[in-house]
Amino acid sequence: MNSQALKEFTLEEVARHNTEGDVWIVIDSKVYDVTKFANLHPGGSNVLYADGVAGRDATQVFFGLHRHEVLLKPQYARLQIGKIQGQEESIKPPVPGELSKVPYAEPSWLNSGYYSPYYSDNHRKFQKAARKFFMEVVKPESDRCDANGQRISQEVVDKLSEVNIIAMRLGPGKHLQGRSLMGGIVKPEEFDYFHESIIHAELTRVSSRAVVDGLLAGLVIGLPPILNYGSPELIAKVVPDALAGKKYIALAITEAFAGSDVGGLQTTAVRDGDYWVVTGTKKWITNGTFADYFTTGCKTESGFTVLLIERGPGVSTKPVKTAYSSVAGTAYITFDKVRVPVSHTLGKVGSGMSVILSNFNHERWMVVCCSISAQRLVVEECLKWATQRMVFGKPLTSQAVIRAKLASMISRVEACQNWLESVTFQMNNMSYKETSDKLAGPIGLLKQFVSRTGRETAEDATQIFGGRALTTTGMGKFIENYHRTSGFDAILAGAEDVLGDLGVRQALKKMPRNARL
Ligand code: HEM
Repeated sequence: MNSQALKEFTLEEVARHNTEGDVWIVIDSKVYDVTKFANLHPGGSNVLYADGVAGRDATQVFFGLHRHEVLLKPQYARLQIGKIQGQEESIKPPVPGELSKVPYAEPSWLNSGYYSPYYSDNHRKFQKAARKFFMEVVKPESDRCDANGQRISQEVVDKLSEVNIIAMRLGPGKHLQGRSLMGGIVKPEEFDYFHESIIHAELTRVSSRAVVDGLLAGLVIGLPPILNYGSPELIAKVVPDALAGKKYIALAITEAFAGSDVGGLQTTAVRDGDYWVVTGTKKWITNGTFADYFTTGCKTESGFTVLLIERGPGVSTKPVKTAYSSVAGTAYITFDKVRVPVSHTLGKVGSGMSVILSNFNHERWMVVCCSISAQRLVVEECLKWATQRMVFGKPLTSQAVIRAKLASMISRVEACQNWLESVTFQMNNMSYKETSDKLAGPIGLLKQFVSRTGRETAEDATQIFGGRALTTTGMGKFIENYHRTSGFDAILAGAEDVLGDLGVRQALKKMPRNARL
C-alpha cells in the first residue's frame, strides 16, 4: 500500500472492529481488516477473534507465530487498510545489499569498528554488490525452485553470467581475463580467493543447500579439469559456452559401486580407433539431470582416465531422490557404449587420479565457505527467534540453557571463520602446486571440522526452535532445511572421516624422523 494513501486511525477506532463479521487488527502500527480473510487464515479464524487480538495491537503475538515475510506477500499486504495515527512501523524487511545488525550475523570483517588483516575496501564494495545481486536475483528463484524441485531458470543463469558469477565461482585465474566482474568492481588480475569466498557466502545466505548446488556447482567442479587438462580445441569448444551459462557440466566420478575408493570404479572406456567406447553407471551426480557434458572418471587398460562425455546417443540420466530438493539435479547416469572422441581425454591416459585430486582442494574449500555462511545464518535465525519468542511470559533468551546453546553455536562459527580466513590467505599466496602439497591436509581437516560443527549447530538450533524446526514452512523453515541438508556438507567432496584421516596422514608424512619426546 502506498504510504501517501494510508488512512489514519486511532487505537480506539480500531477497537470498535472486534467481532466476527467485522474484525481489524494492528501489527507494527499498520491496521489490517481481516474480516473476509479470517475464514482463509491458515491458523484458523477463531484465533483472530480472540481477546487481545480482535480490535487490538497484536504485534507481539503475530511475530511469535509468523515470519515477517508473510506480511510482505501481496495477497496479505493488501489486507492493510491504514495505519495508527502518530505511530510508525519499526520492523522493516532487509534492504538488498545491507548488512544485518544482529550480533554475529556477519563475519567480524564486515562489522563497523572491527579490523581485518585480510579484507580490503574492494572486498567490502564487492560484498555489498554481491549481497544486493543475490538478494534481488537469486532469492526469489531459490525459494521457488527449492519448493518445486525445478532447475534454476535460464533467465537467472543469464543474469549470473552477465556479471560473471559463473566464472568467479571457479576462483582466480586465466579464465577471468577480459571479463567484467560484478560490473567491473574488481579487476580480473586482482580477483582473489577472498572475493570468491564472498560469492559462496552470499549465495548461501539466500539459497537452500540444494539451490547452492543447483546453481551450477557441477560446472564449478567439472570445468577445471577441462581448463587445466583439455586440448586448446576442446577448451575453445566447451569453455566459452559453459562460462556464459549456455552449456552445463557435471563431474561424474562416484558410482553405486565405489565412492571415496576411486580405484573401485567400474565404468570402463575401451579404445576403438579414434574413439573411446564407454560403458557403465554413475550415481549422485550433481546437476547430472540437466548437464550437457560429463567430466567422467573411467577405467582404461592403462589405469584411471578422465574423459569429457557429451550428452548424446547412449547417455541417459534420471533423477535420484535425495534428502534435499531436486533443484540440484542429482542424477543416476547410464553410459551405454557411448562413443567419445579420443580428443576428449583430459590429461594423460592412466593419469586420471591426479586430474581428479588436483580439483579436490578447491571443491572442499568451497563447501567450507558455504557451510560457514549457512551456520552464521542459523545463528542469526536463532538469536532473532529466542529474542522474540515468549515463554512463561518471558523471552526464550531468559532461559540459561538457551543462552548456553547460543554460546556454543557462536563460538563454533567464529572458530570456523577464522580458520577459513587463515587457509584462504595461504591459498592467495601459494602457487597451485604449493597448495596441493601444503594445504590438502589442512583443507581436509578444516572441512571435517566445519561439517561437524554444522551438524552440532543444526541440532542446537532444532532444540531452540522446537516443533517449528520440524516443518518445511513457517518460522523454523530455515532450521528445518539446514537440519535436513547439513549432512550433505559432511559427504559431498569427500566424506568427513576420510578427510580427517587425510589430514593426519599428510601430517604424518611430514613428521621429522628424529622427532622424539
Ligand atoms: C494480517 C494478519 C495475518 C496474516 C496475513 C496471517 C497469515 C498467516 C499465514 C500465511 C499462516 C501460515 C503459516 C506461515 O506461513 O507462517 C498463518 C498461521 C497462523 N496464524 Fe496467522 N496471520 C495473521 C494474523 C494472525 C494473528 C493476529 C494471529 C493471532 C493469534 C494469528 C495466528 C496464527 C496461528 C496460530 C497460525 C498457525 C501457526 C503454526 O502453524 O505454527 N495470525 N497465519
